[in-house]
Amino acid sequence: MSDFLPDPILSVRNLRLGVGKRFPILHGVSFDILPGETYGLVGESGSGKSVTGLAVMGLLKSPLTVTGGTIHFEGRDVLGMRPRERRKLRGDRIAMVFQEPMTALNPLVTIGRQIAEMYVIHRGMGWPEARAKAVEALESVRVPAPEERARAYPHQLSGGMRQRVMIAIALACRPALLIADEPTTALDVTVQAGVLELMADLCRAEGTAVLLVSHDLGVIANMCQRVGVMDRGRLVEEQDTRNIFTNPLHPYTRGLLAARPRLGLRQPGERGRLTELDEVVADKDRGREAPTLITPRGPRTGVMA
Ligand SMILES: Nc1ncnc2c1ncn2[C@@H]1O[C@H](COP(=O)(O)OP(=O)(O)OP(=O)(O)O)[C@@H](O)[C@H]1O
Repeated sequence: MSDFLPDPILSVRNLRLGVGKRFPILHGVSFDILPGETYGLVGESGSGKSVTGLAVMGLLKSPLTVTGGTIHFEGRDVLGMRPRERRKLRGDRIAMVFQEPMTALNPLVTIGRQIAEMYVIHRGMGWPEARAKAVEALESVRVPAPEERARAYPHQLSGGMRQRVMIAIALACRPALLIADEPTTALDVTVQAGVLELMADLCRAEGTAVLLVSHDLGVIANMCQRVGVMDRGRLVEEQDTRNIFTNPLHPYTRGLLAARPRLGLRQPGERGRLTELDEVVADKDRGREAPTLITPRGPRTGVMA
């Protein structure tokens, strides 16, 4: 990294995942996230965004495993850690918000208790103090009537409120890195912006870095300083977010931008339809053969310097 930049908080190098070596899924992905930075991973469904986040979190599901590469978090080799150490890191220094809060929340436990658990497990607080902190945490994610809501079960809240609860749980221990995997995709469009804005405000206030996984370029544009574009298990381009819209370098990125639904472009009476990605980016241009990352300084093959 340059002398003028702080050390990255997360450094992923040549990460390979697969079902054994014979069925590769990630083909050597490398990127850094700086402290306090929001970094977006964007790409089509199945390109490998979620599994990248899960690998950092140590939550890959069998039969998928890491087959090569390294992940360093705050300078420590995460893949070399013992399971106990890794669990300690999770929820404390690295936290995650998933797409569908109902799958992450326990339906049988009140939300106040689920938040309080974080303070008990990671901060060693007693339950009365942890419960009071849980109400404060609900207040911080702008859940109305937090005392009352703390006694509610997940199914008694709306989707937007549940995602706010997930954000409260994730940020309870003031992690240095939040991994947010399509955090608003399952929500009504009307509440998506509010939840994203809340997440961004809280992370900015605490200096929390964010790895934001999204297929939505609009979300990435609003939230991220830098973006990595993934295609079929490879990071094919990395740029400052503002440049990716004005000067996309990789044909796949140009295809993603061209395939975006845009309002108001169709003339009255014109039949028109949305462009599909495969129509605008040829197979040979998708970097299937060459694992080349394009950056504003030119292409780099294999491990990033
Ligand atoms: N546990 C698993 N075992 C085997 N293959 C898996 C497993 N989890 C994910 N995959 C495969 O890994 C590839 C990447 O999946 P991933 O979920 O990361 O894609 P994505 O870019 O996040 O897309 P989406 O937005 O649809 O989730 C896909 O081909 C998927 O089928």
